[in-house]
Amino acid sequence: MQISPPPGDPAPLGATSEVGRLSTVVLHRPGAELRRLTPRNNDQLLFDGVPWVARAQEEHDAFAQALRDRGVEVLHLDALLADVMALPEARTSLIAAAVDDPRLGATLRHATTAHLSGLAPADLAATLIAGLAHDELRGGRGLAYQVMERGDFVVPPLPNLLFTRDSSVWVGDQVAVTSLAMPARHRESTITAAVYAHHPRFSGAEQLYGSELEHLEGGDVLLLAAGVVAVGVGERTTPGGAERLARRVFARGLAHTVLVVPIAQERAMMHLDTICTMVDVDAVVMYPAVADHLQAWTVTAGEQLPDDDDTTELSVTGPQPFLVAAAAAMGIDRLRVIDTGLDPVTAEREQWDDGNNTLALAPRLAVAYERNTVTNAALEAAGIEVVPIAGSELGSGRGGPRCMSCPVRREPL
Ligand SMILES: NC(=[NH2+])NCCC[C@H](N)C(=O)O
Repeated sequence: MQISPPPGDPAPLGATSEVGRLSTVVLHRPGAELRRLTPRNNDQLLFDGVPWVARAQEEHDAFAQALRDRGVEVLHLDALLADVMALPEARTSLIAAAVDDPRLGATLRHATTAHLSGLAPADLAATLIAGLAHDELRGGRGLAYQVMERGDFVVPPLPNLLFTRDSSVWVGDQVAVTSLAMPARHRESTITAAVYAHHPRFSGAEQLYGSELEHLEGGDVLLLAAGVVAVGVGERTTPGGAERLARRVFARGLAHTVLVVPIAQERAMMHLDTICTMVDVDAVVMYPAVADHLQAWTVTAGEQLPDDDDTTELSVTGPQPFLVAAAAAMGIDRLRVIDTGLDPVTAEREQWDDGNNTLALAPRLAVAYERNTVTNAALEAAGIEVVPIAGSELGSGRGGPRCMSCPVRREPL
């Protein structure tokens, strides 16, 4: 076991805010899966370029170290996965997910299953993440295998596993394994599901959602305050996903209000956390071009039928301006807004480079990409201490410090 449970009686897992002191986080250090990116496949694999992998790893190591320096325990997803790949049940389900692809056909599916089943736990974990190229499958057979291009993948790689925010999200003491919208990311949540179900670090954690349900991605989920959850709906999370999550958090007593926030269906704003993240109990950094138009539907619980998560009546009001709805739900006078950039062009550039995508380590202490100098200066001027990290290569997948982290334990405020 690479990652053992902490000794004694540790603080419970979970998070009720975006800004409570961060104590444990799951990251994924990018590896061989990033070396799979080429100019021919990068669009489909959701990267805007072909990263320099060694530099991306250096940047990621510095990110992890910056967190550790501030007392955060960093867990690595590949190590958690390698641990659970020693367990027959977890192996079987992830191998099945890896070959559940109509491109393969029965013969190649069999050969691939046999190959994966023969791998030692750490090798299987590595292969599930990096994928399996045509020429790496010795003993490949079948029509599909013969016709397949040499550069193609029998099992496609998962370069976006780097963005651990999206494949699971904790709401209170329960974890939602999400349902990722883009085909290139679908398999990621089979990995998080196996880790949460089988790893002793998470034993007893109740699962709130599932990869088979309506699309929902963690980057769209913001814990505005204890009991108040904002869910962006757009390119990734669907209104149906927000509805299902709302019913479940109400039924389980994890929240009293869910704000459903429509966002533009475009790459620059794929998740709510690309335009808005929290940096204090009552402050957000936000893209000014949308700050005033963003609307929210306020969803609260109506009658709940006993023993069923999915039948709670929902009461829906709105829409009204997001900032107004958020302050009302949070029980504060006003949500303070710090702008990305100063002028519209700088704002657009810094939004694109994840200037909005900060990771709070505590109230008024946030990790941000160093390149977004204007936004970071605005944060400092507003009393937010910025922990700057390099992200020239990491950012080529369009994700910042928040996207690259899944908080599993934050202290309550
Ligand atoms: N929470 C986030 N904003 N995640 C960013 C994910 C970026 C990734 N390349 C994708 O397109 O899915």
